[in-house]
Amino acid sequence: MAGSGEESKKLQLYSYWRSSCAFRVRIALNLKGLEYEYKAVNLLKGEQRDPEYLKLNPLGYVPTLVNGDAVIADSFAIIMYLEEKYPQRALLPQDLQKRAINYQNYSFAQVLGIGIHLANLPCFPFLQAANIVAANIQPLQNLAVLKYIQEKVGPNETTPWVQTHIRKGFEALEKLLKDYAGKYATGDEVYVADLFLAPQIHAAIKRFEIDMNQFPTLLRVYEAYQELPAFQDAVPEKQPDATG
Ligand SMILES: N[C@@H](CCC(=O)N[C@@H](CS)C(=O)NCC(=O)O)C(=O)O
Repeated sequence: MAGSGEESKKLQLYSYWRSSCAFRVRIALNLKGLEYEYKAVNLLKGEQRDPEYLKLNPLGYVPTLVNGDAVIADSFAIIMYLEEKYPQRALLPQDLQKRAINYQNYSFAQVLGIGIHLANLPCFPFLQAANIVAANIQPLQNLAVLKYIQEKVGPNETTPWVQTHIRKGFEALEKLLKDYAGKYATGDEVYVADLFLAPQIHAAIKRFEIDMNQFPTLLRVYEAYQELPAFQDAVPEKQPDATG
């Protein structure tokens, strides 16, 4: 029966310690105070392509959230699911008009299949910032993409490739957020944009050697995340499957 036992079972998060997409969801779970069982999927060993795992996540990616009979296989969808189901510690602004503008921006970009053109849209940044990370930076640094570049272009080409796309995305984010940022990306409250920015900046610094001094707004909000336990408990290095 759909939904049976959902409330009595612990949430399960299929995750990989270094996955920035899973990192977003770990922050959301921590902010909302939700306990979960950590199910490690080793991306380097190809466990994301295991037939049993593909039944949960047909694209073979992490994260996947399982809540009883509910299976959600995309970080953004998971965060929106958590937001609806567990409204405590809201991740979107309460003002419905602001939310509507957020969704308008997000769906417009999705329909066109492109990143959002900053100049053409109402400049409301919550989902716009999340979408720049989710659509225009992270997919270009995915393991499958890097493996392809390594094999087809050359073994030393992956880092410059990732750096180029992180810098391009961060330049857009810097312009977008400089007028909105407060202590955090879109003001003095943590919202969904922060859940996407923190893992991407973390990866930029720790893995891809990006000099964040070029991006003062992003650097400032990243420093503010260092004080938040929900963010710090979610960092890759603290996960049970972390290796290095
Ligand atoms: N849109 C998906 C993207 C998921 C994704 O790209 N996950 C990466 C880790 S951050 C992955 O599992 N990569 C495995 C691979 O490339 O084989 C989401 O936001 O959850």
